[in-house]
Amino acid sequence: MTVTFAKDKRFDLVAIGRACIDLNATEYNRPMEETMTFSKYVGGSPANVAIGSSKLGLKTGFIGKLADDQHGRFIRSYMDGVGVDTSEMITDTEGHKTGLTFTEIKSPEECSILMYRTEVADLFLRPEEVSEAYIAEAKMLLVSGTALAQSPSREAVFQAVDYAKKNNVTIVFELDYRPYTWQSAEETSVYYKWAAEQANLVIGTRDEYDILENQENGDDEETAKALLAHRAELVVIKHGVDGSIAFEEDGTITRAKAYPSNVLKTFGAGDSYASAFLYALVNGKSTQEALQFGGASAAIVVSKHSSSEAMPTVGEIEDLLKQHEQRV
Ligand SMILES: Nc1ncnc2c1ncn2[C@@H]1O[C@H](COP(=O)(O)OP(=O)(O)O)[C@@H](O)[C@H]1O
Ligand SMILES: O=C(O)C[C@@H](O)[C@H](O)C(=O)COP(=O)(O)O
Repeated sequence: MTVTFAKDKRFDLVAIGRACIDLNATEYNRPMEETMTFSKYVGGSPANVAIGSSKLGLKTGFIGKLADDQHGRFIRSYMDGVGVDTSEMITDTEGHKTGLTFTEIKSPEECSILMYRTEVADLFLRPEEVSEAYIAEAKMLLVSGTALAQSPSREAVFQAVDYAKKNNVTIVFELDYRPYTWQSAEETSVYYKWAAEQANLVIGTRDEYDILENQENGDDEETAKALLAHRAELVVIKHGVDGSIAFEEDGTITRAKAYPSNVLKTFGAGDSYASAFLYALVNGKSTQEALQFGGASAAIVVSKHSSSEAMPTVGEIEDLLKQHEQRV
C-alpha cells in the first residue's frame, strides 16, 4: 500500500518555498578560498524538485516570492522554460534579495555549500499571498523545511498546509534542513515536528530527522513509528551512499541501495531523489520502484555539475535501472 493521490487535478505537484541561485564552482578539487569561477543555475531545494519533476513530465507549479531584480527574472524565465507554472511566484516589492548558494567541490566526497540567506525574498512570502484555489488544483503540496525558518514565510506555509488539508491535497514534507536563519535547535525541532505531523509523506536524511527530534543518532524505526502515529502514511529516511528506507502505515519496510556513480559532487542528490521518487509514486509505481527511481535519479545528478539543470529524463533513469539489472 502506497500513498494515494486525488485524481483529475490540474497539477501533479505544487511546491512552496525558495527559488534561488546556485553558483557552482567550475574549478574542482579545491577549497572555496581558491575558487575563482562559478557557473550560475537556478537552485533552492523546492525549486530543484519542481524542475526535476517537470522534466520527468509531471504537471508542476510553484508558490514563492522572487526578488524584483535580474536574478529574480532569471529564475522565473528558467522555471517557465522547463514547464513549471510560475503564476503564483510573486514579485517582491520591498527590496528583498535573491538567496545565493555558493558550492565548494574539494573532492567528490568532500563538498559543501555556503548560503547567503539574509533578507531573502523567499522568506517574505505572506499567508495572504497564498491562494487556496491554486493549492486545491494540486494532487500534492511539497513543503520545504527551510520555508519554516522565519516569519512571514512560516505562516504562509501554515496557511498552505491548512488549504491542502481542506482540499484533499497530499502533503509532502521534505525536511530540507539548512542551518541558516534558524535561531536554535529547539525552535527548529518545534516547527519540524509540526510540519511532519501534518504531512502524509515525509522525506529526509537521518541527520535531518535527528534535527527534528533534537537528538543525536536516532533510530529509523522509532522515528518512523512516531510519525506514522500522526498523519504520515509513508516515511522515507535517506542514508547517502548507503541508500534509503521507506516505512509504511501497514508495517511494510522497503529498502533500496544507492547506484554506483561516477561522482563529481554530492549536492543535488536529495532534490533529484525527491523529484523522481514523487514522480514514480504519483504514477502508481510501488514503493520499491519509487525508491529505485529516486536513487537512480540521484546517481545521475551527482555525476553532473548542477542540481537543477542536470535533472534527468524518465528515459535516462530507466536506462540506468536497466543497466543495473543486467549487471546483477
Ligand atoms: N555518492 C552517491 N552515489 C550514488 N548515489 C548517491 C550518492 N549520494 C547519495 N546518493 C543517492 O541519493 C539519495 C539521497 O542522498 P542523501 O545524501 O541521503 O540526501 P541529501 O542529498 O538530501 O543529503 C541516497 O539515498 C542515494 O540513493
Ligand atoms: O537548497 C538550496 O538552496 C541549495 C541547492 O540549490 C543546492 O543545489 C543543493 O545544495 C542541493 O543539494 P541536495 O539537498 O543534496 O539536493
